Amino acid sequence: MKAERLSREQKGCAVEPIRPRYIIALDQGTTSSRAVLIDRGGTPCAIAHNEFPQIFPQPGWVEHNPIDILTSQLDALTELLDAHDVQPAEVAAIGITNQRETAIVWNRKTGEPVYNAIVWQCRRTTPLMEKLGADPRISAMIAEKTGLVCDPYFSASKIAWILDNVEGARAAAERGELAFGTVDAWLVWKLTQGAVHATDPTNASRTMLYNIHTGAWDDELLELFGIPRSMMPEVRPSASFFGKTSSPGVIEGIPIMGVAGDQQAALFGQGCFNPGDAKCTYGTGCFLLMNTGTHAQLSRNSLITTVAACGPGTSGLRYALEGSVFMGGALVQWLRDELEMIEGGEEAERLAEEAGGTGGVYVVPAFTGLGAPYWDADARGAIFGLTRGTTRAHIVRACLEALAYQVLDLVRAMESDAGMRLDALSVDGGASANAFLMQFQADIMERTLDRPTCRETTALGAAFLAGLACGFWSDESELRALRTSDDVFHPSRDHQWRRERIDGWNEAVARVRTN
Ligand SMILES: Nc1ncnc2c1ncn2[C@@H]1O[C@H](COP(=O)(O)OP(=O)(O)O)[C@@H](O)[C@H]1O
Ligand SMILES: O=P(O)(O)OC[C@H](O)CO
Repeated sequence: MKAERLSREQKGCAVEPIRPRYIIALDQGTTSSRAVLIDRGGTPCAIAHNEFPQIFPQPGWVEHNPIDILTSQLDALTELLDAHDVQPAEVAAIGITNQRETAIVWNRKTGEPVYNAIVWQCRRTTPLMEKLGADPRISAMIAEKTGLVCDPYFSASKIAWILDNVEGARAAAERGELAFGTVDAWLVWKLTQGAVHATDPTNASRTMLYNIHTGAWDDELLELFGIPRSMMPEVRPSASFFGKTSSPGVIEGIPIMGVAGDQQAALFGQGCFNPGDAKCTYGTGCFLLMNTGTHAQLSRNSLITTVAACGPGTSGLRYALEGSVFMGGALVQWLRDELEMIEGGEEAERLAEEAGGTGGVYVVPAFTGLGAPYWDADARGAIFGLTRGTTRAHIVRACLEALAYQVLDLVRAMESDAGMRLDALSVDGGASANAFLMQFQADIMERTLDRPTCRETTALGAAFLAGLACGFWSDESELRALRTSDDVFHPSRDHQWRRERIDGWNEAVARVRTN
């Protein structure tokens, strides 16, 4: 027995270096920060997560405190390592993935943010973006260079707002004292103690300041928004070395080898490596992305062209078409927290099944305007078709159906742009757990949905990028083999069933639109 307790060294054996067993993914989302431990089999062995406060200073405004973002993320990392007794030598690398577009401006010397993070959902810069959008020359130039539409969703107008509204910010920026970053760059900066100011092309492509064809910050766009070039981070490939952790109180010396915006990370984590592969994430919002390979396909249907993540050593950029729905799972949270109609998603699923239908009710969740393909920032939400017989269950079901109708609109726009039919759609995100929603989605779209066993696809994508960059995994075919399906939802309704429901939805959307 005693001998068993001797170390290999004591027994006279050569000491073998500990072989790294894990990649850690830091998944900094809109409502929570997660740290996920992922093994060679692509299995998330352990997860720690922390929610952090949402700040709503005025109707339509959304902010986060950048220090809350940081501490919730670092605490999750520490909790993960402590709870599972992971040694630094067992971790090959860290991959970071993040809520995108959210803009943070900080002082380079002190590392202090000059203002709260202005979150992607925030609509405060609607007037500026409407003004730019009304000029056809400017909106065409923006679309051509960035693949984006004139909307307050993207970072540029948020940075401009900070420079124009925080006392002394513009002068400090012009003196080169301020740095801008999306959340990935903020975390990299903090994790490396201010040694590295860098982002990746997937995040850069969400700022409206990055030319997605040349792969560089664009002077004409920087000038249009009045943003000094000195504020901008260096852009490094998504699967490459970003720096080593050296932040006090955090595991030291781990290389950060992967960075990608959360939706592009999920596309990668779903194994959508080839043109035509598509996924939809049902989180706070819903995000549909289709890989278009080396082709930066511009949309005729108001979708976005975005940079997709790719493995190390890929020459040139890879692209995706994207459509986003602002109110996805957030609609279920609204039912729970504001209307107090349900306890949570599971009850929503049960009620929707029990209701058997919506009794003619449609919910259009344009709480912060309508995203793709409508881009109507002024539209507001509505419930139609109420009668004396309408029940709580009808309204709950209509909310879940609204998620599916919004994704249907995106799929149609995407298929029209791509000139092809999506045979199957990979799904993930919190609300993909809802079997009613998934089946209704398959029925209304008449497409098969494939839900993977590992639903932490965002974290998995960041881990895959970091793992490929450091040689933990060898190539994409090895990663593809790690994916297994948990459930497949096949369409089971006829044309008439779909037509009636889609007509009702189209009519309801038409009634809230202002553009
Ligand atoms: N069973 C369910 N049915 C419907 N919605 C759900 C269910 N479970 C979770 N959700 C929704 O999923 C969202 C959380 O998903 P998640 O992928 O963690 O989001 P995010 O990364 O945007 O924070 C919440 O908005 C929640 O309301
Ligand atoms: O934090 P999520 O998962 O809701 O994703 C937010 C998106 O990146 C916004 O574009």
